[in-house]
Amino acid sequence: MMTSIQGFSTVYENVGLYRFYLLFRPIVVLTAPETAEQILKDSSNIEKGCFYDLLRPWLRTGLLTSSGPKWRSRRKLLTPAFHFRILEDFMVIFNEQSMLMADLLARDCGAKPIEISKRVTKCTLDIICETAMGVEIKAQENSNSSYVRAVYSLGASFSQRCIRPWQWLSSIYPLTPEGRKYQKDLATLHAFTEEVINERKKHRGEFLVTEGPRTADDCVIGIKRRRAFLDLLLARHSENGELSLLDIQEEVDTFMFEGHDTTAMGISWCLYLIGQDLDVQRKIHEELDSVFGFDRHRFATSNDLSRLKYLECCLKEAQRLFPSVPFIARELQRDIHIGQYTIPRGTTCLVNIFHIHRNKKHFPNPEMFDPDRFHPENSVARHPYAFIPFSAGSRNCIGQKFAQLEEKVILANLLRRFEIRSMLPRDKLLLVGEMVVRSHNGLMVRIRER
Ligand code: HEM
Repeated sequence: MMTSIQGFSTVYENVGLYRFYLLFRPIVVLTAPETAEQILKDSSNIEKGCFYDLLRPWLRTGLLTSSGPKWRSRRKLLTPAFHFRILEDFMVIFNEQSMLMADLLARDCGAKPIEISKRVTKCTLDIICETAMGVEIKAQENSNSSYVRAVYSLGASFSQRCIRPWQWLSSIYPLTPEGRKYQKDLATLHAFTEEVINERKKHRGEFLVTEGPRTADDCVIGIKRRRAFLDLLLARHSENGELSLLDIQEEVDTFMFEGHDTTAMGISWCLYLIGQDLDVQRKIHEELDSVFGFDRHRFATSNDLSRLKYLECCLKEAQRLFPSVPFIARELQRDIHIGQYTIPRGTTCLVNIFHIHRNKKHFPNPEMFDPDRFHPENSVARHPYAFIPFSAGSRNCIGQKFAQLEEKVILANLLRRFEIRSMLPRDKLLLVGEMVVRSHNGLMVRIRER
């Protein structure tokens, strides 16, 4: 499906949109920054398309899948949880987990090639569990936990289901072997998050009684243990009952879903591309050495990160070529006019981020990995919707800053310590557009300590 959509997007590139039917449902694909802008900037178009219904059993109506007034009030309520001051506290977790990944890589690398995206995914899963729920699941050291297996398996089932319309009927799917497995994984996953929430709530209560800060924020900030997103949500729950425990669970599940595969693939693609271009890699090493000297183990600070300008360009260029989320969908709430076309209310529009990022007008020689495109002086005149890895408009990614910090810390901590060589050339990659863009034949790299 990914290949066909990309193929037609190239054919209709100049028009900026085209229509196809999925069963009897018309889908309009937007293939250019100018046409995507018309949909994304319109704040009345915040309803998600039919594909997101498949996520409802898992995420219920958390921020990603909710709509209308519920989405608006949740977005307002959750936005402060991503404030810079709060994200800053997560730096220590980003550092600890990426240093652990580096130690494990140093142990295993030798002459043997490594599939890098699996390693990175375990690291980002550890990070999201600790930051979202305050739980250490140690996926990097023990990927046999039933929770980790359920997360992987649900992700795979969802991707399969998206491209198999015959599995869409929610009354029939649970009766199929795939559907039964899906239900079992779902039960494991929900039981885990529910237990974590109850435990965390219990301890938070004990803390209030014994140590006594009285406002919700004081409580969260004053505690000795590390606070997680969950603590902020529980504070809302006990302060004024704005969020029920079930509301909290759907948001925690949403962060878990949105917040680890996306960052893992962002980092993995960046490492893959850097491993292909030794000139770029040399420049990154020079920049890292100028910031950290020869210290390979000191934790990266926000100040360090702000000095890693070239690394940031590389990360953006990798997100351009391999955006973690290749498509997003909107179901139109009113007719939209784009040039000579009217797209009627009720139509599902797919914004093809993968193709938009390859627009020749905005990115000449689009297949080339060229981080210099993102130097500020080369970016000023670019169309604001030409580069949209985190989507754009009012329904953009709430976790964007979290993701950018996490990705930069992990890349800085790995590349300070290692040289990396990618084994597969670009034309041998078998791309698949699942929930995120992956390489079906993996991202094999060789790693050597510097
Ligand atoms: C490189 C990493 C990431 C990328 C590329 C990414 C991309 C996106 C995109 C494209 C959307 C829009 C989805 C849509 O309209 O259907 C989105 C939404 C969202 N993302 Fe991210 N994301 C990333 C990381 C994260 C992280 C780390 C979190 C949480 C910790 C997160 C939480 C969310 C949530 C909750 C939404 C729904 C927002 C709403 O509808 O108001 N994302 N993300």
